[in-house]
Amino acid sequence: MRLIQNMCTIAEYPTSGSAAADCCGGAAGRRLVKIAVVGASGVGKTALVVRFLTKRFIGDYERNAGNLYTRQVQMEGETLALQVQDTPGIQVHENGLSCSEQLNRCIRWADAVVMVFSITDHKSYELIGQLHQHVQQLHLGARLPVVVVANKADLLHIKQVDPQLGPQLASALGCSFYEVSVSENYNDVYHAFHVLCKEVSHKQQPSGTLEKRRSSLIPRPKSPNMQDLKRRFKQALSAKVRTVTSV
Ligand SMILES: Nc1nc2c(ncn2[C@@H]2O[C@H](COP(=O)(O)OP(=O)(O)OP(=O)(O)O)[C@@H](O)[C@H]2O)c(=O)[nH]1
Repeated sequence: MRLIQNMCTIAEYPTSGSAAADCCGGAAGRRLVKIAVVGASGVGKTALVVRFLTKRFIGDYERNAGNLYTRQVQMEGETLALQVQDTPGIQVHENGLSCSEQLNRCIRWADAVVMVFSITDHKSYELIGQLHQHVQQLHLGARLPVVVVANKADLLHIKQVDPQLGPQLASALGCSFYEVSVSENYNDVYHAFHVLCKEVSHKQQPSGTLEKRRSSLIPRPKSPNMQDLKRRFKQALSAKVRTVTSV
């Protein structure tokens, strides 16, 4: 996947995907991949999205109200319109998740979700299981591609989450897992988005396209050679004539 620079626009919550795609200049008509980034407050969601889109780590942000970033990306020879929705941090209460209607709208809108926790915040890790269940419920059981990201890997000295817990949880949920340090490493961040984008892109391929590709690989039976057919017909005919005259 290759990010196409200078095509970024930021908008408030979208009402329609295509309208947002239009505003990134020439993206209309392209396939659209919509990714929502969710997780507890302060885990680094905004930092992660900004790092992915700009390769830069910016230390401090206003508390997030939910921005949508649109960008064109090159994926397997095709230019896709990628939309990444940053979301407000989820508050964890005693009796479970408390998701605002704004957040639920983002989750319903998305083709795929990045679930972020911080290795320095055990509660943010505990949230992931519930959040995953909530996301699948909002998508009425249709399996939505999800990647689990453990952030702040540079803060090992204050970690609260054992390193093996993240991969175990992700595998139990059937998701890919990435441990990243948004502040120190761009490549892992890029790979997490890349894997997700690819999964969505493959899921979106109309079955007809795959069928078409497959059928173009299967050799077609050759059409019968007319000259050959005529020759054989003549041979058969003359043999019959010979048999008749000899009787
Ligand atoms: N050390 C370190 N700090 C990070 C990292 N990623 C983010 N931070 C810091 O964590 C804090 C929270 O980052 P945000 O990106 O605002 O987190 P958020 O999840 O968007 O927070 P909300 O908007 O409240 O939901 C900021 O001070 C970031 O600089 C990281 O990988 N390492």
